Amino acid sequence: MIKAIVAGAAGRMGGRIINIINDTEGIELGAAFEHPESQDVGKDAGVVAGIGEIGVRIEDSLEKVIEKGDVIIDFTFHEASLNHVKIAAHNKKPMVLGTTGFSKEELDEIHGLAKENFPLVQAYNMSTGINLLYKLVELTAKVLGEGYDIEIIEAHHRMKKDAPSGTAIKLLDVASKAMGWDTEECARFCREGIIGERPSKQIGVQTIRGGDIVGEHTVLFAGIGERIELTHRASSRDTFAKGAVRAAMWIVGKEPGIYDMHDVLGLK
Ligand SMILES: NC(=O)C1=CN([C@@H]2O[C@H](COP(=O)(O)OP(=O)(O)OC[C@H]3O[C@@H](n4cnc5c(N)ncnc54)[C@H](OP(=O)(O)O)[C@@H]3O)[C@@H](O)[C@H]2O)C=CC1
Ligand SMILES: O=C(O)C1=N[C@H](C(=O)O)C[C@H](O)C1
Repeated sequence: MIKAIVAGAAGRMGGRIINIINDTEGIELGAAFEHPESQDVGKDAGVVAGIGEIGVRIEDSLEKVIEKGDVIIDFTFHEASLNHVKIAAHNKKPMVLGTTGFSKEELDEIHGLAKENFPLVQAYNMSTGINLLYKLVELTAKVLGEGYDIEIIEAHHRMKKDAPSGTAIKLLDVASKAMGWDTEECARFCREGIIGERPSKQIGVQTIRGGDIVGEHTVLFAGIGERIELTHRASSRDTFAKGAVRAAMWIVGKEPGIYDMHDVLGLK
């Protein structure tokens, strides 16, 4: 039986992950934690997640619970996750990291630590559908080529802290690489004023925030006389939580290094 440690246990994703662990054979909740100021510290993790008492108390740090699990699942905040990665590296503990909003420096540090010390599944989107979308975007960009303008549109709930979404950044990476373009040079994150004609070697990334939108991503290929729109809509966080739990069961026992959902889903 694999025991999971859930970071951010009282968060939107933390709660759904605890629900999915509870419904999945072969994995159980070993521990759960929040930050020390959280009003949920000391409460039963199952009660907070809406499944009733499970006898696992929400603790106030990863250090306190690191020995209680075989794998850490972290969907929190970039600064917190970086700290959790350092603890995982020190303890050689496998980790599934879903947090978004990292700076380039933070990402470099995370990847450096994982390469040497522990196996890490890192993915900005753990749904099966989005990981298929990456493949479809790569194929579409390669087939259509430069005559089609590429725009990425992402929409999320009003509580989301980072923009653009991690998934939009990954879609930009996939599309730019498929076109053979430098990702940073071709990215255009917002437009305003007299912007002039659109250059063809450009990928626009547009952000929408509102209400309770779970997560929507469209990659638009606009040509002359036709356009193709590839859209993924998540209507439940369980699609991400199921991916995270699957990744947690997969990563235990792997060699140190960086893995993604294509590894987990066997899409490589
Ligand atoms: N990869 C994927 O498939 C997905 C990724 N995400 C990403 O996951 C992250 C979390 O999203 P979401 O669940 O909606 O956000 P929430 O804010 O609902 O949850 C994050 C939780 O982590 C807690 N937290 C903050 N700091 C710490 C810390 N130091 N130690 C322990 N817990 C901490 C927060 O507490 P408090 O609220 O008190 O600050 C909160 O309860 C985001 O970066 C989001 O983009 C989301 C969905 C899918
Ligand atoms: O914050 C969210 O909610 C989500 N974040 C991820 C991202 O930034 O790509 C994935 C998903 O769309 C939900």
